[in-house]
Amino acid sequence: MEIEKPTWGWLEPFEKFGQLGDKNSDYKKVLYGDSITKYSTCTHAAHGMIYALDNTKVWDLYESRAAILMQMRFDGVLGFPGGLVDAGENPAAALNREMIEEINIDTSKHYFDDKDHLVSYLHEEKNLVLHFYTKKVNLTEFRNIERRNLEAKEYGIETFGIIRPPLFTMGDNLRGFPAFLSNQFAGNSKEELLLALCATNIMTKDEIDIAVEAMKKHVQSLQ
Ligand SMILES: O=c1[nH]cnc2c1ncn2[C@@H]1O[C@H](COP(=O)(O)OP(=O)(O)O)[C@@H](O)[C@H]1O
Repeated sequence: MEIEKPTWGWLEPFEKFGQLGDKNSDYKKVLYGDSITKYSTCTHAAHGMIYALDNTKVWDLYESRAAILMQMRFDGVLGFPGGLVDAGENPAAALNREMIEEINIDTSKHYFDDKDHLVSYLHEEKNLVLHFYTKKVNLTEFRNIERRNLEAKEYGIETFGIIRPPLFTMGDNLRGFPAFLSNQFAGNSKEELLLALCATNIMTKDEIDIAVEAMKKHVQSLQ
């Protein structure tokens, strides 16, 4: 049976790369240099993770470790701020432009450059290259970045709110980080989050693997 298309809020004509259902294996890590030269005919996008280390003790139970900035996107899935790179534009410059539009970042204080690049991925079928950056700020700066977000040009249009992923895991081995990971994520932003948590030493590989297993078990139990 053909699904009836809604007449209001139906954005299909504007969609290009955002469809869900990508598998991890669809994304191949590529070197940044290669991604610019070899894949110059692909569409490029750049996204960034702003984070602050935080050793505050929560409820006298655990150390917070970090505050991480992600967003609820307009399409109802989670991701990092960022977006498509314009023709001839440097990916980091595109990321700064999108950071201003989406979360109203003050680039005179915080901006991404080539040194902040962590990883790039190629989605061959979609002809899409995704560049990912991380930026460390202190906790006061992080809170200021969060406060400014409501005044962003794209707030309520592309960005439906910024969020902090919970990093702890509760007694049922699900609520907290594993439950967060069982949400829908844009592109390969879930993999980017896990890679960045490990690269910044916020979580160990073992801790991440345990949370991912718990998430997978939960997702399977829903099917
Ligand atoms: O946080 C992310 N990390 C990795 N890939 C992402 C993320 N957010 C979106 N994407 C992918 O990049 C594509 C373009 O990104 P986005 O939708 O942010 O660009 P736009 O705002 O310029 O349209 C998306 O369709 C999706 O495939």
